[in-house]
Amino acid sequence: MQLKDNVWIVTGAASGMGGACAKMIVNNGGKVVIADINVRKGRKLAEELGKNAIFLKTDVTSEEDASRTVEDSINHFGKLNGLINCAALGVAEKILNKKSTHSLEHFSRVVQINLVGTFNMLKQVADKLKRNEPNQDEEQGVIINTASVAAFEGQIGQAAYSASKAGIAGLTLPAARELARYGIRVMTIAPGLFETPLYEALPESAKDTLGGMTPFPQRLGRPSEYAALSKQIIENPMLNGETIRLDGALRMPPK
Ligand SMILES: C[C@H](O)CC(=O)SCCNC(=O)CCNC(=O)[C@H](O)C(C)(C)COP(=O)(O)OP(=O)(O)OC[C@H]1O[C@@H](n2cnc3c(N)ncnc32)[C@H](O)[C@@H]1OP(=O)(O)O
Ligand SMILES: NC(=O)c1ccc[n+]([C@@H]2O[C@H](COP(=O)([O-])OP(=O)(O)OC[C@H]3O[C@@H](n4cnc5c(N)ncnc54)[C@H](O)[C@@H]3O)[C@@H](O)[C@H]2O)c1
Repeated sequence: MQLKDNVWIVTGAASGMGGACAKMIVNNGGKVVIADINVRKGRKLAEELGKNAIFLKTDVTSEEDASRTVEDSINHFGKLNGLINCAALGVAEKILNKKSTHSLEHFSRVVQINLVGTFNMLKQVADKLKRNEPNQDEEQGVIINTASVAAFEGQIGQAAYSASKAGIAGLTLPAARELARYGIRVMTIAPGLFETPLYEALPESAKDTLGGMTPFPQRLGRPSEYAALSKQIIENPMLNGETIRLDGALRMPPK
């Protein structure tokens, strides 16, 4: 599917990799809805990007917010062609601590935002994409989710985050299989370590050990590199139902 003149919702786009995707879409002639809970940063980016971008305050865990954002996106830009799910949150907490066990509230919150929020947006966007006219490749829409290498080799202290991201990887194939009849592709990107505010929020000890661990290139990934893969996924009709690692060959150790 082409980016030009098409409309995309990007969740978590007020920051990091979602923000880079919003820029990539506008730079390629597309239109973007920045869907995030961070009003200040979301509005600022939308202003920066001009008339082909709008900010809509959206909590991805809310069915009401997701539904309103999807409707408002179509009302504003006249159509919708896809979704990039980037909104997420991480916690670093062990299952067993000296005096307590992992907070169930923290575990549920991470799964709720990362996994349930991804599914909430996916189902509501897919419900609109299925009504689109197929393009010359028979496509009606593209959905990209974001997992993490932690879906496959989560470290100690990442039980909640890794479980949520593994859930996203697991969701990818059944969603792609079911939505195939509507010409909707579903793909997931599993990033390694990327230079964003989320990475900055990791515990210092984790940053110290992980910082130089990516074999090549030996640096943190750039959000623009995530956006470049999203562009390829959108434009290449054969990419479907797969989770692609984007990690410079990083394999995280247990701790
Ligand atoms: C964000 C993107 O998606 C990409 C990523 O995912 S980046 C990777 C991010 N990684 C993280 O965030 C790591 C999260 N975890 C942590 O930061 C820390 O584990 C934590 C803050 C939750 C806990 O740290 P801390 O309390 O210092 O525990 P830590 O020192 O690791 O270990 C404590 C105990 O576990 C034990 N332990 C550690 N590793 C162990 C192992 N492999 N086997 C058995 N025991 C182990 C230690 O012996 C120690 O025991 P003791 O305290 O009784 O002597
Ligand atoms: N940075 C990394 O190293 C790294 C590695 C692997 C995977 N990831 C994943 O990449 C994606 C983007 O991460 P990032 O590094 O750009 O993070 P980031 O913290 O820069 O951006 C995340 C955005 O999500 C928004 N958000 C949080 N909760 C929300 C909610 N309930 N509703 C709507 N928006 C919400 C935040 O306001 C923020 O703008 C995430 O899914 C993250 O788990 C990041």
